[in-house]
Amino acid sequence: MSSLEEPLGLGDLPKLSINRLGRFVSLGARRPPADDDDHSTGKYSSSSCNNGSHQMAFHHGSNSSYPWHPQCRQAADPSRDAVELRDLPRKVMWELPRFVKIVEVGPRDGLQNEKGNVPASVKIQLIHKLVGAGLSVVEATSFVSPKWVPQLADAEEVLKGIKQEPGVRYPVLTPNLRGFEAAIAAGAKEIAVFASASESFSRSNINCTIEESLARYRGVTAAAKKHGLSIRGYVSCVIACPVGGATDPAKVAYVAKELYTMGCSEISLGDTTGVGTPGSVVAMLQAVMSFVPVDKIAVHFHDTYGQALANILVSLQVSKATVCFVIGLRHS
Ligand SMILES: CC(C)(COP(=O)([O-])OP(=O)([O-])OC[C@H]1O[C@@H](n2cnc3c(N)ncnc32)[C@H](O)[C@@H]1OP(=O)([O-])[O-])[C@@H](O)C(=O)NCCC(=O)NCCSC(=O)C[C@@](C)(O)CC(=O)[O-]
Repeated sequence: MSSLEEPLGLGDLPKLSINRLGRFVSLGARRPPADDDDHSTGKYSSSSCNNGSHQMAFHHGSNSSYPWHPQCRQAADPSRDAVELRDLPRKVMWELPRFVKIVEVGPRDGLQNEKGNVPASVKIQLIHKLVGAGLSVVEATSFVSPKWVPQLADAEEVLKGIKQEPGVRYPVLTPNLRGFEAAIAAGAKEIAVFASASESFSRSNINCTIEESLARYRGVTAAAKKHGLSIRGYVSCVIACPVGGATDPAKVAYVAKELYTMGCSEISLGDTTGVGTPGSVVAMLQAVMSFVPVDKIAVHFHDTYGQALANILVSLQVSKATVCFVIGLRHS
């Protein structure tokens, strides 16, 4: 039996002392000092600890020392407290959109980093399965130089091999006109161009400056519009660059605005190094939202330091952004 199928034995749980359990029960809750124990009634009396505007006290049954029940005592103004508590979910999950649009980028962004060679037939199968699972946008591959990304040298075979389902989008990355032409010859109906907010990353990723890349993408997007193709735009290093350090949000906003102006219908903001935190992400989104309509924004977080989910949550709260995901692949 695999470990996934095996139920977790209770004996495997870490041993928690009563004191540790008490701390576990609620944020800010703590066991009252031993002096407050009223052993005759089995209750802890008036001892309390502060938990925001509430007083927390512990009570337990007469004969057992478990479970502990944290009880909220009404503070001075009970009606105000009740309203605040009722408001809590709205405050914590404030303004979340009712639907989240997911762009699955695993077959491209995940597989471009694989050490071994993944056969085209397996990539095609993966894409079919992702679509079968209900995803309606699956980034299929990249028409980039095979010298730069040998893992995706089979882009034409993959795109031609996919059975494109109606209502599903299969964008592909195109770094230049050559890639664009190869993509439409293979049946692409949507492309993506990818720029960077960091000068050094732009040079190391696509061998040109930011301005040169934008000039190149103006040509690619003009050609795409002529063919009636949809266009996504990426901005990399929106929080920081592995070489250049922290990225100025104004620079991100500038590149995003240029991509939007040239016709990208969605701008995906990539935290390439995964160093973003909710604070830095909000500042960056604020800058971009001054130039790009909020419904055109997508986010793409690498989970290198375990911050991706927190960053996605805050992005949904702030901008209702589309979220790019890499399925089932460790992506750092
Ligand atoms: C942009 C270039 C092509 C410039 O590369 P270059 O070397 O400056 O360009 P070049 O024009 O001198 O071409 C070099 C060779 O590549 C060929 N070539 C040129 N273009 C193509 C093409 N389209 N398809 C196939 N072959 C091509 C070209 O013909 C030539 O071949 P040779 O004559 O030496 O035999 C190169 O740097 C490149 O392909 N870079 C792609 C890098 C890449 O794919 N990076 C990963 C994607 S970005 C990303 O992952 C970030 C993102 C989007 O996920 C968001 C985030 O997380 O931040």
